[in-house]
Amino acid sequence: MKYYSLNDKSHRVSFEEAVIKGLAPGKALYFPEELPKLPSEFFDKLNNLSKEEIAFEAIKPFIGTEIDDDSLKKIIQETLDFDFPVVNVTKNINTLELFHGPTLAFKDVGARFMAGCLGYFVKKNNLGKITVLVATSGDTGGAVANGFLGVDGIDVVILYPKGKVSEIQEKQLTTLGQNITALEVDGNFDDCQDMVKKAFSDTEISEKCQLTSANSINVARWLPQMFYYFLAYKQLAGKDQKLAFSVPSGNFGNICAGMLAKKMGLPISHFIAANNENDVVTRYLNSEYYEPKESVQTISNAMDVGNPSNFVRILELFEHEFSNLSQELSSFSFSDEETRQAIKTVEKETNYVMDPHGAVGYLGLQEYLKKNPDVVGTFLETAHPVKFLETVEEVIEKKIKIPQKIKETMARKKEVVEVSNYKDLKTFLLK
Ligand SMILES: Cc1ncc(COP(=O)(O)O)c(C=O)c1O
Ligand SMILES: N[C@@H](CCOP(=O)(O)O)C(=O)O
Repeated sequence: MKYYSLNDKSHRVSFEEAVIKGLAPGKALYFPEELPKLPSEFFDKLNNLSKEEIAFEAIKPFIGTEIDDDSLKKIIQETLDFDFPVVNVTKNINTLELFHGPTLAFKDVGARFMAGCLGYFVKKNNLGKITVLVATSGDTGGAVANGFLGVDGIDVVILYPKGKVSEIQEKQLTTLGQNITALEVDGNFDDCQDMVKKAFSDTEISEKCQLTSANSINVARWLPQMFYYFLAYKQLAGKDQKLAFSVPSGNFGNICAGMLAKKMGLPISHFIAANNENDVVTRYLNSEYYEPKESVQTISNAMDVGNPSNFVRILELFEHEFSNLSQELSSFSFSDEETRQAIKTVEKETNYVMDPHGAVGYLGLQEYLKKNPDVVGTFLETAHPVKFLETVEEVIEKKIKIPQKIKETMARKKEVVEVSNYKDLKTFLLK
């Protein structure tokens, strides 16, 4: 499979090149040149396939022979060695829990898969030292740090917005040492992401080091995020119902992977992009006018993104046809107050504790189901509530049990390099 640049369709690269480069020239994203259709036999036998077999069938067309089957199976096995349960919350609302991995957020899937692929290419082709640059609004940083820790030939540099991530998220990305360095940026997530993209087109930097990205702009981070939509479908199928997924969205890599799974044949009737007050996509679907805005700080901080990188991939999936896209995607935006109220009510009525991101997903689904009561809805619980301890405990007025691994992370010492602007980042990378 080749990947083309969304800025220039004639610029085409292999999977390996797309992974190693991260971004196409001119800060553009790579996109697969074909959207493979999975055969109907695959869906017929889905119930009898393991999660690793399902993931292998789904990702194989995107990789072709660039990674041999045994190595790809091993990468998948290491990526998916935790559970992805669908849990019933209320009568027609389920949640897909994506927080059973090592850093308690859905990012573990993409981060581990990408670390496996990059590690494979570095070793196979003697690529020399690679520097992985990543911007985070909260969870990507911790997952990438964990996924790449100790991987030979790879250094990781994480940019995060100072004072705008939760305490646990910060400890997860600033305390591991070894090949992981955290840069604390005086700015917001969009500033961090802009600096990362700028570094890619800086020839002084590219002459000195091989850079790639571990944000979902990198195809090896983005594509595996489709795995758990198949795994959820396996658990929900057979009920002969229309299925909708509500995805709490920030940089739009997660929902875009689900929409790709649908294009490959996964029978999902509708997607809901649930936003906090950073509502560029909600506004777009209401007005057909795409207008990024400076991000605002919310209690679902990992979704505080003003200019989501992956939305352009969603537009490409629909060949930029607004009317087709708006039939398959709805979007709603919610305030912190509404989010708090949802966490409180659901806990009171069902004992289920949602994190602020999952709660935005729950609200989006609830809104959609008002006009579509015949649909079975699932919202993605994208992080464990313990990652937002202060907010959640204050809202439910109860203590949450802290897992032992989080206690150990909290006890570690934060180590960061402070960065105020792009010049500081450049100096750091050239050092
Ligand atoms: C807990 C959580 N929920 C939702 C999101 C938004 O996901 P995406 O950026 O793929 O839209 C993030 C960050 O990516 C996150 O960490
Ligand atoms: N919400 C993310 C922002 C970056 O998203 P990514 O999927 O493009 O890495 C975070 O938690 O950092």
